[in-house]
Amino acid sequence: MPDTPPEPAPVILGDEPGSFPHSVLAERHPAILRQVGEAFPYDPERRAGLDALLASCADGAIEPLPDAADPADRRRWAEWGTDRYAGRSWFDVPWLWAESHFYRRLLDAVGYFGPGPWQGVDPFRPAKLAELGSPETDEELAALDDLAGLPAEERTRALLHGSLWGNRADLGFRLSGNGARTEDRVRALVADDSDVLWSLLPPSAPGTPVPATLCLVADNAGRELVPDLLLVAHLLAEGRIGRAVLHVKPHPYYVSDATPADVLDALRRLVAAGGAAASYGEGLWTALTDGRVTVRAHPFSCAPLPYADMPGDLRAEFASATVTVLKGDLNYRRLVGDRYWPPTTPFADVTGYFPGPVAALRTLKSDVITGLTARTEAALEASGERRWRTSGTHALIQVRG
Ligand SMILES: O=P(O)(O)OC[C@H]1O[C@](O)(CO)[C@@H](O)[C@@H]1O
Repeated sequence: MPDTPPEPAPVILGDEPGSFPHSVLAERHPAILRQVGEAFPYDPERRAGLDALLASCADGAIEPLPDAADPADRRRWAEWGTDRYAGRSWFDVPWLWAESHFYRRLLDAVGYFGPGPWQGVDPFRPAKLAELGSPETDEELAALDDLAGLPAEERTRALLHGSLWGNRADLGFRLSGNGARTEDRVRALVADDSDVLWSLLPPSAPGTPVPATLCLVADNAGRELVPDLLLVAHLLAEGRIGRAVLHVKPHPYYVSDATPADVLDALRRLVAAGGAAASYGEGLWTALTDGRVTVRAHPFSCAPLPYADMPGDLRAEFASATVTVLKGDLNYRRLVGDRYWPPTTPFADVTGYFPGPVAALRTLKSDVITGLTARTEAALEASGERRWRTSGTHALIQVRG
């Protein structure tokens, strides 16, 4: 019988050598800094900033934001924890906090917050654009033409799975024809509450008003954001939603997280693609111009904190949605709390604080997991696949209605 422990589970730190969180801080962050250093011809001042952050990652301590930072941002970060964590090692504070702070410091290092010539230059943009322009994206968009002949429900399901697996930069549109790939994916779902999701968003009869509003909290740009946009366009066209609010990050974050500029790049990519992709893109373009779709970039979207700590205005927004769908691993960590939960901890319990119906679409890329049945947990543990929690080969659709 699944049960929620009386005390919250331990918060994940990055202090254990050999653990996944430790490797992210000790290996992935330095690799990201090197990659960013090669992305643009940064001047000596920016290079010195990147080098200093690289040294700090190895054995430095957390610092408050620099004096030159925007005062509102300094205040925000002080409230979010720099006051508490300054002087501590990156490895000894909550992992979620350390990662998030790393991206904020990286943007300082490259002059993103200016003033100066590097102000507003997304250090990850070259990689994002390369992915958007890749032959894989072409293929995935062309595959949309095959969806047109499917019954509406199958199309809806295919687009939901496209958005879900897009979290692995791996769209899943070819649902009907290519049975093997699809079956693998369905088997790889460790939880599937999609029926509950669809019960919250039934299709409306043509010509009738559609009251439902979807909040979609996006994750990555490029090959994840494209299928997210397709899903929104489809739900609007099917009369399952009348409005959508797309939440993205106010600035570059976790390498490929989507910002407002990335939404425009993805939309232009759709419109230019021709075929069914262009029809979806044009539908979305119209919905943006007439206000049925809006884009939000709330500062809390880049906060180093769980959603349980969200501010009142964001809480009110989510409360007014018919359902809020959170994409990806990081949003999942923030939704349920970045903790070592027993895997059978009910999803409804850990999301009970959320101000309305909430859904998570996520491929598994970190140790956090809730809402499994004891049977599923046992099967995963017995599978011999040691990295089922972190390898992105498994996925979930969890919903609290
Ligand atoms: O793009 P996603 O699905 O949010 O995944 C980002 C993920 O990156 C990591 O932080 C590692 O850097 C994951 O553990 C994390 O949650």
